[in-house]
Amino acid sequence: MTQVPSMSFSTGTTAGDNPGHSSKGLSSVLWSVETRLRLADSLFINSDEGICITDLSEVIIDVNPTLCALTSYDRAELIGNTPRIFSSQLHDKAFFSALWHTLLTKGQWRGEVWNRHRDGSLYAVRLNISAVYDQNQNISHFVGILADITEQKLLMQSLEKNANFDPLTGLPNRLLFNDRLHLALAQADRTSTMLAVCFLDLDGFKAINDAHGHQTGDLVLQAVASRMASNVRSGDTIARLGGDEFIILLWGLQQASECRQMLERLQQAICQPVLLPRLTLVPAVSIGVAIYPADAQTTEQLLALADTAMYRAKAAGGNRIAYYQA
Ligand SMILES: Nc1nc2c(ncn2[C@@H]2O[C@H](COP(=O)(O)OP(=O)(O)OP(=O)(O)O)[C@@H](O)[C@H]2O)c(=O)[nH]1
Repeated sequence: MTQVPSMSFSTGTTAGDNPGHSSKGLSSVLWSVETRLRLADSLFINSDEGICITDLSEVIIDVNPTLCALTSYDRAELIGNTPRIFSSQLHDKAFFSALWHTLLTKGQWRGEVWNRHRDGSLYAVRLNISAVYDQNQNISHFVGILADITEQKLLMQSLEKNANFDPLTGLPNRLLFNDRLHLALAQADRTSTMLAVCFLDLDGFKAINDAHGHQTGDLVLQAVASRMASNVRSGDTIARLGGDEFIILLWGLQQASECRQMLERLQQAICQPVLLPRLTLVPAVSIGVAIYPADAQTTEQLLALADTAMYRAKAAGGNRIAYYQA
């Protein structure tokens, strides 16, 4: 497009040579075609958005300077290549099949795509691809317009993470846990399986803070969180509710007794000594368990019953597992 010759629509004749047109009329037609080409050229060169033009077989025939800056490739490298050079491999076949289906049937596709720079780093673009048609209404070219939205995407991701995850341990927070619990109940109904909601509260944690400081308390919380994460199955959810309170959701149980072994192993793992610089601390944890659907029918009831069971474990001396009993 940068090579669009601004006078290419001129016939080589002068306005006065053509008896069919008044001199003023033809020159205004030529002027308007020329002006439009100049404007298009200026838009292409100066656009804040990257522009990539390919032929029908997706071979790149031109790109604007913004596209080169955005993708980190030179114009000469891109011409003759295909947009696959930008691929991040993060989108699957189904994504591209849907893209092509829309583009070929509707003549346009808009969406967000993660691409990769030459150095392998990722960037996100809002991409608008349009098909260009020839006089016979056959597609002759595709024009892709790319706007860099990496900063917005990263900001959104960080906001989502802050809204759903506990910053100290990296575990899901109460909000995300509640979402997962609702999903888990529906899944349990569909698959006729059970699930266990397990409330965990460290014993004597305040004393750790008081004796060794808040920072040491934080290290213990992080160690406990990491032990929990490595001692449940990959699909199970662990969340930190706040302070020294955690909750675990064990899905897909065929029998209520299935979670006993898992929880005993988990409790043993949590209660291993935490080795800190010049200090070793041994955590203790009380765990209360409620089973769906045997003990309760709603998420609120399940959480309340698991909490009740946990207080029973504390009342019985702590560092133990209590199952809700009606
Ligand atoms: N280090 C640290 N401490 C926290 C954090 N959030 C809350 N706490 C402290 O955690 C403690 C929790 O209180 P409790 O549950 O009563 O402590 P506890 O000694 O374990 O009490 P029991 O559960 O009855 O054994 C309080 O002292 C809070 O100030 C945190 O993010 N980091």
